[in-house]
Amino acid sequence: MSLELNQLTKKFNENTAVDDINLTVPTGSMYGFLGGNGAGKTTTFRMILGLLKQTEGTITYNGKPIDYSVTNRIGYLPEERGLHPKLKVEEQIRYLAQLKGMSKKDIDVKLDEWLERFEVPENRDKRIEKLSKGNQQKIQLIASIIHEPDLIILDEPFSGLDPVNVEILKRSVKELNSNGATIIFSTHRMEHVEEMCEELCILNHGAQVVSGNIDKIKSDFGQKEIIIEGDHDISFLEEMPGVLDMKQVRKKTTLKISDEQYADPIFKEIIKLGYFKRFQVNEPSLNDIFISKVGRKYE
Ligand SMILES: Nc1ncnc2c1ncn2[C@@H]1O[C@H](COP(=O)(O)OP(=O)(O)OP(=O)(O)O)[C@@H](O)[C@H]1O
Repeated sequence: MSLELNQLTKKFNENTAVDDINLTVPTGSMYGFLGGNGAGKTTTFRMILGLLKQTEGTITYNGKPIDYSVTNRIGYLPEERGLHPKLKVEEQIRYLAQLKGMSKKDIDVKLDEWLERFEVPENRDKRIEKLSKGNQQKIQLIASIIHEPDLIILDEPFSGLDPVNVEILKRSVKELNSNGATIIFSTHRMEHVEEMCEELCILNHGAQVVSGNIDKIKSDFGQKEIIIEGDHDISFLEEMPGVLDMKQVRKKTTLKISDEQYADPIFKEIIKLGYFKRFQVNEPSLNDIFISKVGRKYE
């Protein structure tokens, strides 16, 4: 059970916005699309949603082409926010929820629940244009998910929000996921993906840099980081096999090694010197992986 993109490509004249993407979004997962401006995230989402026709490739959901007539199974938060400024919050959500086939009774219950959860019940009778940008975003998110879809696609759900509201939205998105929805969201920020997702795809100029299960990507990558804390002089470690980089700040040393097998000989060397407070092997960061694949820092 999954959403699969195979050889998905979109060209706008000579500009290849999405370049041969191949990935699997497992049903029930939280999947992050990471990439800078113009990386191809929105274009990919629009193709998944049937709003744009791909130039090449296929998209299947649980083995079949997506049936867009069953729109109530999909929820979408578009990047360009599309609320009607003159409508009141309640009217706007009701209108969109009805389009998704919800009954009046269901809307009554869910509307109260979501306005409470997003801490905006006092905005119910306000016109959309009177709300702050962050609160408009919450209203649009409610409108995208109030019908409890199986597949939820959120284009930059956390952008433009203050840290408190980012946390409120993250909590709700995690809850929707733990209640069974498959969630795909895009972001520029690595830490959102590291914190929220089991799976990710990093896009760079339309091409997929890496995709799949984050823990597996990190363990397959090979490189590890070692943190050592103690009073002894260990600057000789820089010359040890497998050491790619070494940084020392006061009593803390951070080593980058090309493979975990190099950790053991390093450990054996330093314990000859005596007591150390810390010897810790960490997985690489997504940023380390990005640098190694693209040749520059992720920004
Ligand atoms: N309708 C369109 N016509 C022509 N070019 C387009 C169109 N939509 C997107 N593009 C181009 O496709 C590329 C990918 O854009 P896209 O909006 O998918 O990126 P994105 O990753 O969502 O970026 P952002 O984070 O800035 O929203 C860009 O070069 C963009 O200019």
